Parts: sequence; C-alpha cells; structure tokens
Amino acid sequence: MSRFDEAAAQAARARQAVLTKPAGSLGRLEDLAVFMAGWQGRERPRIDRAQALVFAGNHGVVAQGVNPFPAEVTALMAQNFAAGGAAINQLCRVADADLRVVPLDLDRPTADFTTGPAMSAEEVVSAMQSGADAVDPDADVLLLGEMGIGNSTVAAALAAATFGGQAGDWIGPGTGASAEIMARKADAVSRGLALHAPSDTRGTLAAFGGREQAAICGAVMRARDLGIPVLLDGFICTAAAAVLTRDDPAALAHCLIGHESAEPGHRRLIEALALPIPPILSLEMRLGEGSGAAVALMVLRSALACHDGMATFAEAVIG
Ligand SMILES: O=C(O)c1ccc[n+]([C@@H]2O[C@H](COP(=O)([O-])O)[C@@H](O)[C@H]2O)c1
Ligand SMILES: Cc1cc2nc[nH]c2cc1C
Repeated sequence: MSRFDEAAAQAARARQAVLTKPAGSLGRLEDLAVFMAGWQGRERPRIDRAQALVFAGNHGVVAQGVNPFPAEVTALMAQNFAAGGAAINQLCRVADADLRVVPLDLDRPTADFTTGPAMSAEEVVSAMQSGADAVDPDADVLLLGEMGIGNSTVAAALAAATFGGQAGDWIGPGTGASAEIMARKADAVSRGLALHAPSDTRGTLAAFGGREQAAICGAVMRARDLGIPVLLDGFICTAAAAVLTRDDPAALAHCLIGHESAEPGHRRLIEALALPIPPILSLEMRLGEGSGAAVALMVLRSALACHDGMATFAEAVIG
C-alpha cells in the first residue's frame, strides 16, 4: 500500500515558505499542494491526467417509497452522461477531467435492505472489483461520484452503521423528499439498522448496498495501492468511502472531500471522519454524480499552479 511521502511533503512545505507571498497567505491552497506532494511523492505535484469515475446503481429499498424520482431515472441519467448532457459532462470539460461512467447492473436492483441483505458477499466483491478495475493507473488524481435513485437512503444507513446514531441523524431530503417521504426514509433506515448488525466493510456493504457504493470502495482502495490521491464528491460518495474505515481507520488518508453537500448528514459525516483537510468547497450543491469533486478539481489545479509556477524570493529578488 502506498504511503504518504513525508520527505516530499516537507520539501513542498519548504518551497511554500520561499514563494513570493506572505507566509500562509494562500491559506488552504498551500495545504492542498503539500497533501498532493505527499501522496504523489514529489515536491512539485502535477495533474496532467485527472480521471472522473461515476458509478451508477439501482436499489431495492425504493420499494419503500423513499425517493421522489422513479428508479428509471438512474438509467436515463446514465444515458444523459453518455450523451454529454449532464452537469458532470460540462464540469469535467472545464476542469479537464476524463469522465468515465460505469453503470452497474441497472436492470438488476439490489435487494430491499428492510427485508434482508441488499447484496450477497459475491455481489459485493464483484462490484468492488468493478470499481478497482475502472481506475486509470496513470491518473494523477481520481475523482469519484455516483448516481442511483434512492441512494440517499442507502447512504444514511451506511453512515449510521459505520458511525452510530439514529436514522434521523443521517437522513435528508436527497433529490427533494417531502415530509411524508422523509418519514418513510427514517422508518426504512431504522428497520434496516434493527435487522442488520454488520461489523466490517464488506458486511456493511452487503447489508445495505449498493453496487455503486461498493465500487467506490474498490476504487478508493485501488487508488491507494497506486498512490493516486482521491477527490470524493458529496454525501453519498463520502458515506460509501467511509465504510472502508470499518476495516481500517486510516483508509481515507489519501482522500480529499471535494465539497460539503447541502444534504444535512454530510456535516456529521465530515466531523466523524475528521480528515486533516476540510472539504474544499461549500456551495450548497446537492447533485451528486461527481459534480462537487469536479468543481473542487479546479481549486486543486489552482493550488498546484501557484505551488509550481510562482517565483521564489531568491528568484524574484524581492524584499
Ligand atoms: O451526494 C450528495 O450530496 C447528494 C445529495 C442529494 C442527492 N444526490 C443524488 O440524488 C440521488 C439520490 O437521491 P434520492 O432522493 O433518490 O435518494 C443520487 O443519484 C445522488 O447522486 C446526491
Ligand atoms: C435528474 C437527476 C440527476 C441526478 N444526478 C445525480 N443524481 C440525480 C438525480 C436526479 C433525479
């Protein structure tokens, strides 16, 4: 497993200290440059290739009436991604990321977690493998996103199973749930938590699903093996990746959270994870599909452009 290269990070910190700016004046852009230096293992990190992976899946728990949009929208949005008409297509174009959408058995939803396990152990392994296989080994940064009608309910269950608390602590409006839908969501998550008591990563994914969540876990692990830093998207993507901390509390050390979503559970999740760098952006976005990670990539590129391109005081002969 790749490790944070402290020597490269230290060299990047030393470089930040001599660039032509008051110390610390680029704020968290400086932290981002040092983070990338450590995980890429070079004083001057770079992003020549950014890969964005969006995993899509369908969920049996939609039978509980927990989502305002019908499950068919997952496949329709997958087609929209392929045709270039979604927000993520526009954002990847301006952020210069290679977008790949990976639909995962959309015509075979996972089982309803209120009545039994969402997935078998084999299905979990297969979805994790799909995620791992999709990672471009030559990427300098990996953006992760998801699409799946009903998956804000799955995310709430995964977060509650991982960090504790009640259903009401983790549910939110998702794509725009009414009060009645919210009540059904709380009930579905509560019943799921009463039915399943998983204690590890794969068991938690098997209990609640879904395929896109397992794929995100597989991609995060593969990126770690390859030494590729990861930009997570919003609530649903973060909740999926967070399941990895059940097996290894440091599993997300190479991850940044692209943005803090408007979905209320995201703040709680961010606090529970306590990653060293806070979410890059907070724009009240709540779309999913990797959109917040793609906007955050533009900030990350800004951080690296300053780190790499600025003159040092010695070079500029200032002050
Ligand atoms: O990740 C987020 O922060 C986020 C917040 C709200 C909604 N979403 C997206 O909305 C879908 C899930 O919402 P729902 O209402 O169908 O459970 C799924 O496709 C997600 O990508 C995503
Ligand atoms: C239209 C639509 C687009 C999305 N993108 C990610 N999740 C989504 C959910 C819906 C409903």
